[in-house]
Amino acid sequence: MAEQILILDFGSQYTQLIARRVRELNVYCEIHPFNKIPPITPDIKGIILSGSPCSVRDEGSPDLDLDQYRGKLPILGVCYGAQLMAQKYGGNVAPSEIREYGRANLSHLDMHSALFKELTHGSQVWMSHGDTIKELPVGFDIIASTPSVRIAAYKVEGEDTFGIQFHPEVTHSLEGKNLLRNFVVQICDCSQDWTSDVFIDITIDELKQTLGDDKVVMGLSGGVDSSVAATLIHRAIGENLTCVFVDNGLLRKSEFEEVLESYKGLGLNVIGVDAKAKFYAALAGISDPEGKRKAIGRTFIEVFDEEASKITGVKWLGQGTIYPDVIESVSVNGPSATIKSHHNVGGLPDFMKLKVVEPLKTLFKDGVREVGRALEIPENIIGRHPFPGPGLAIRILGDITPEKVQTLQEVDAIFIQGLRDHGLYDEVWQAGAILLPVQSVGVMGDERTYERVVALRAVSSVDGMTADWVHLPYEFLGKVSNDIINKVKGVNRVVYDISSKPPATIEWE
Ligand SMILES: Nc1ncnc2c1ncn2[C@@H]1O[C@H](COP(=O)(O)OP(=O)(O)OP(=O)(O)O)[C@@H](O)[C@H]1O
Ligand SMILES: O=c1[nH]c(=O)c2[nH+]cn([C@@H]3O[C@H](COP(=O)(O)O)[C@@H](O)[C@H]3O)c2[nH]1
Ligand SMILES: NC(=O)CC[C@H](N)C(=O)O
Ligand SMILES: [Mg+2]
Repeated sequence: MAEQILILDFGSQYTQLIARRVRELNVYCEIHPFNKIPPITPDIKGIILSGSPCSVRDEGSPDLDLDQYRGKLPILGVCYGAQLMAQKYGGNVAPSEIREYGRANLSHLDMHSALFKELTHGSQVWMSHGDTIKELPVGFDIIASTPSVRIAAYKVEGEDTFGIQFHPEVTHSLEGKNLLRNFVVQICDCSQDWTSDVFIDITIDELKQTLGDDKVVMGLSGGVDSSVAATLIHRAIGENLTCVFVDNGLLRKSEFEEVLESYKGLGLNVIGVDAKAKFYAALAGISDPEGKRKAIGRTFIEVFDEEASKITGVKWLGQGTIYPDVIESVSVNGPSATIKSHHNVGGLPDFMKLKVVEPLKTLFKDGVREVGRALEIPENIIGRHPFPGPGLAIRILGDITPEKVQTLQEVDAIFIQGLRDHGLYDEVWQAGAILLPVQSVGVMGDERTYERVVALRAVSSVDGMTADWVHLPYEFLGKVSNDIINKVKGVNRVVYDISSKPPATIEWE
């Protein structure tokens, strides 16, 4: 087991960020809900208590028995975590006069504290709280203040127990990463040796132990997550892994052939399944976005089940699930609201009696890409834009027909190739075209036209949770628009989507 930091989640919107920052320091960490804490094993080197939307003053607010950890392991309480410890041990937490949200500066800083090593006086931090610690318990000392918050940080005498009112995990806390490094490296004594190579070695060993001589099938999409997951499983069990790549008739132009070709060098055993007709039949006449997603999810499972049953002795289904998917489903306040039901092989029906193996379930997308590069998976797979499982079906607004799919494939191919030709592909996190259920009047060679409108979308993002539209050069947009209207029959107008997420989403359906 790798050394790790345990992050106990009280439901803050920033908890995932704490984990990202710790991982960026090459230290492994895991988030667990405050009410489902795993047993403390020797590899756990310290505990971070997260923030929370709750108030420690409220009846029934999140709480836990800290006596079992205090003095035995270093503890860092962030915001709610700090307030909780202060209140629990005899201090006083009260509503502050004003809700403090935004930047503040640490005016008084105890430079002898290991937590502040190499931080500067006046360091800018990010505050987000409505409660404030008025009084500390006996034996707790103030180690930092701001002009408006007297107890901005404290330490417990004789213990490596700390509380901070601000959020070091947010980039607006300019030296927040140094503070976390001080906690994790100086105070918890973690050795910062958690790298992609270590992850790969540990994961392959674990997969060998878990899977033994069992057979695994897995859905491969050409995307980053499933490609990296398949490569890890393949390194562990070789020929006992069979990958299934489904042509659902909703892929990009020539994608089926190109993806199958690109996997040839990887040594994976990949079966390509042409299920176009099945998917089109399932989608016929459905124009509601959720209805389309459900029909696609169902058909994927049917195709999968059919393929799995052709291979004798399959016990496991491999999946490319990554950490954000896992965290969402175990979050303190229950799974977050369903905005869109993402196509997922996850909720398997009973008739598919397979156990699930998910080697990437502790990584973020950027970590998955790093592991992929360390496994020497070619850059044309690792650097690919994400592409949704339901494919072009959620980019054709309204019902799906093969003819509409073909039109959109042509438009999308011109746009994506254009991005590549102009050196813009890698500048963009994700891009695609959307076929609108609208016709507009145009004029071509003196003739009136009445044809379809397409929208182009290109976004920047870190993890797809939030996104901004990309300011693509006008010359580029002009050229692509011309190419599309000239080359794709049935399209006479191109528009560019300039909405960010939130309030829009990346996909239109
Ligand atoms: N055409 C397909 N054939 C087989 N399995 C698929 C197909 N499309 C999606 N899947 C399965 O659904 C999972 C979820 O798709 P998703 O797009 O989220 O991940 P990905 O394709 O692996 O990575 P990326 O997010 O980079 O596109 C995939 O990991 C894969 O197991
Ligand atoms: O595998 C997937 N199955 C889906 O059903 C699905 N819906 C959206 N996406 C992708 O998720 C990211 C965020 O998309 P939204 O902003 O539209 O929710 C973007 O990267 C989307 O392409 C999906 N991926
Ligand atoms: N960010 C937080 O953890 C906030 C804690 C608590 N809800 C407050 O408002 O003070
Ligand atoms: Mg994908």
